[in-house]
Amino acid sequence: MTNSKALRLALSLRRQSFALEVDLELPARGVTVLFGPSGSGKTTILRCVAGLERAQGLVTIGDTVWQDDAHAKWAPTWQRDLGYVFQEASLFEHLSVQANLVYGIKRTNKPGGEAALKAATTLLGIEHLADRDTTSLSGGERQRVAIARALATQPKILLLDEPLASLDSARRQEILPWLERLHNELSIPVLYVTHAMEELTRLADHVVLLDNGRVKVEGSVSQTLSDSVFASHAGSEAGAVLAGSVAEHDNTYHLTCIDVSGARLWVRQKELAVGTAVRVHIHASDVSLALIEPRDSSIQNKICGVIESINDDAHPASCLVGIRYQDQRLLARVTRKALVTLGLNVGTVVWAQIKSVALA
Ligand SMILES: Nc1ncnc2c1ncn2[C@@H]1O[C@H](COP(=O)(O)OP(=O)(O)OP(=O)(O)O)[C@@H](O)[C@H]1O
Repeated sequence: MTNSKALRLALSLRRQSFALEVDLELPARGVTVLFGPSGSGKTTILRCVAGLERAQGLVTIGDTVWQDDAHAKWAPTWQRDLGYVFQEASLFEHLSVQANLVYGIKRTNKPGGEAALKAATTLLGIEHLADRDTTSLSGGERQRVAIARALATQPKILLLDEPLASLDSARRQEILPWLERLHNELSIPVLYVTHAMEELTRLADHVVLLDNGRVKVEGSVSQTLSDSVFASHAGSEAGAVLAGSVAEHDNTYHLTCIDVSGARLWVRQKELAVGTAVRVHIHASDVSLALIEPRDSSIQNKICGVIESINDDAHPASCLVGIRYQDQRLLARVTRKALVTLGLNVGTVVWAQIKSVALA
């Protein structure tokens, strides 16, 4: 097994009206988002990894084997070195934040506990909450404490099951920047279950789309989002995630320029240093296509590329057009009528005009 594919999950499980059948090799680090409709098996996968549920198959992280039915190997949950955070943070209400955090490291009794605790509290930005009573925390703060407590135990994997689902939109916005740090700064894999596209575009390095217990699409976030099967699942939220870096700021117009493989996209000004790596999220519905470079348009962001795919959309009036330029891929939702009128086909060179670009 290569180091970049260190998490192996081959799981087969039958319930009365549900069957899970997955065989995945996932990256050794970074955030893998398990995405898919309700009942598709996301939580079941986490529970199988944690040993809370018994599927048939294999669960290994690097050289550590937690389950291998071919060799009659099964580690119970308490022997699995993992952090698990649920939708509702389960903190000890009678203990302070600090006591909750210390409880986690005492239980594992590993060397380096103090340093791991410090690193986890810094990563989640909760140093100032140490003396607080857990009952006085906001929902977002509780989740940050719960994640820090899990990380302080130095687990081999972090499992997050819809950690933001019980928070309102304002609290979600507050916690997302902290979670974004997980994908750069952790050296362990994170399995993250969510229904929310915003969490996927901001947090995922890798994506697994599940449907009815099976893997429909799997790959890096940019590959997955521009995949036609994923796009049809995402419906009105279909779009693409592109990797770029901050190129310059325009202080006169309060804009920031992002270089995306040579294309320059302007977004509302952000306080980010030139050179910072960022990702941009572009909804397919915000992209229109033209055969020649649009010059007299209020839409400033444009990219020239080649049509790589044309797929059906949920409604027969429109279709999803995949456009490749350099190593990046964009998705445009255009009407069938426009497709025919402009004579667009796979291989046609087009200008994509982008109405709105969001830093993901
Ligand atoms: N303890 C259980 N006993 C029987 N069936 C179960 C049990 N837990 C889950 N299921 C069923 O297994 C299937 C997969 O459930 P699971 O919770 O893994 O889905 P999910 O993708 O996480 O859904 P959601 O997004 O709604 O949380 C569903 O059909 C669910 O009803």
